[in-house]
Amino acid sequence: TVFCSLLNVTLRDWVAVESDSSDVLRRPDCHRMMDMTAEKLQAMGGKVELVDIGVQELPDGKTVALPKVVTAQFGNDPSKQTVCVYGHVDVQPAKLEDGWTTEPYNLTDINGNLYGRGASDNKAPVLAWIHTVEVYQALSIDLPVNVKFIIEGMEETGSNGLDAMIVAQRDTFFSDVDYIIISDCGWLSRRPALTYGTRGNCYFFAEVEGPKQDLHSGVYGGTVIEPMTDLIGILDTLISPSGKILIPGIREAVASLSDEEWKMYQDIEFDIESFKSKIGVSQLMYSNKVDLLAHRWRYPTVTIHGIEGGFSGPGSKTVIPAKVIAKFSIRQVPNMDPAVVKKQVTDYLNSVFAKRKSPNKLKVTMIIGAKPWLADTKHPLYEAGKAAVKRVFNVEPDLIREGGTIPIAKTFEDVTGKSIIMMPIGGFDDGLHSQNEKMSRLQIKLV
Ligand SMILES: CC(C)C[C@H](N)C(=O)NCC(=O)O
Repeated sequence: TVFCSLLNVTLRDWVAVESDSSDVLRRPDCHRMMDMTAEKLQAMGGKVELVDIGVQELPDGKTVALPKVVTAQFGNDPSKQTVCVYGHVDVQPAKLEDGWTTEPYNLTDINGNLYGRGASDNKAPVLAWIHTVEVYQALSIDLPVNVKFIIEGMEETGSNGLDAMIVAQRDTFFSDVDYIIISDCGWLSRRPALTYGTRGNCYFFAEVEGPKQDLHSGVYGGTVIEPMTDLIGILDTLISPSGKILIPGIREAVASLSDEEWKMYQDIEFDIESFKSKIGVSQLMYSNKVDLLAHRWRYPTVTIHGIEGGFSGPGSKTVIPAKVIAKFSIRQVPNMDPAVVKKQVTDYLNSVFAKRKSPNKLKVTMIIGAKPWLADTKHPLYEAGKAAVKRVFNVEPDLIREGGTIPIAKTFEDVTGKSIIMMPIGGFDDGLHSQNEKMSRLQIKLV
């Protein structure tokens, strides 16, 4: 009961903040979100710091302050283990007109589902951990471990500035941390899960610039080599219709699927028909479970997200856009390396573009270079995780990987030398980054 009432109040307040880290105009909301997080932890008696991590450089050369990182500590008993919980309170963009059935920033409870942007990714999971500490306090029970929090506000756009902060605090904040827990992911099905891998993400802008301004397509069409035509032409060379990445060197770097992995995937509960119906498609890239899971989790993929500068509003503007910028990303996996991917993609697009003999200018930039992360499921942390899931849900968890990216996971491990466990709290159908994102009360045992 304590948990339920606390969560309801604060999750609503948190979801009400449009802490969209991808939009610099929303940066004041991101700062407010970090302040609210710090205030919450301070009110609970934590030793809290708001750590300044500097500025973000924008494509036009201007800079904007990054949201501060919140660190907090509850207990410093040297005879206890210290667990550090990582999470984020920034979100992806959301607008009612994108097709939401409720206001994205007004938490709405419909049949036990709490709808709102960031409800699952990652505000409720962060609060679940905060409230765990709060429940111990409310019931005057000593925490069995020291608990630290590190909560950031730039995860959705690559955790800008956080790597340097972790390096700087390796011998201070992180010196007594034994384990790191992350709940920024979801179950695969209705069965609880533990996550042991995430894909990395290399996010690119490809800009093609031509005439000095937009032109009338009737007056100038047929005379000008159009930037949009060039851009679509080069984008079409990234991936084949059957999902084969065409950039030389990418597929060669991927670790091969072992027999043991194949067997693990085979044993995982995953219903292809309900997956298809959940996302509303009649056909998938692959028709068997192992191929689908493998391509969701441990093979790279290319996604084209959108084109800035092209006409995209309602109506029928007849324009030749002078400058267009494609946004695409490559989810990468062991043993790919973002620095190598950057070179492979840039060289490839430049060579494809050169063959077009276009007078337009192409500029390729990689704005996120987040590494993949993979844990050893034989580590005692995973034994503890399995026991915890068994105790709460009375079933063995699935051991799964995540196709999405938690940019900081690999850095945590490399810099601090500590092990990580990912314990998903979100459900399989929470709609992260999509319309009608939700967190189910059932998922957090609030029924
Ligand atoms: C399911 C992901 C790991 C959740 C995470 N918060 C996220 O969305 N990261 C950014 C991404 O694009 O994967």
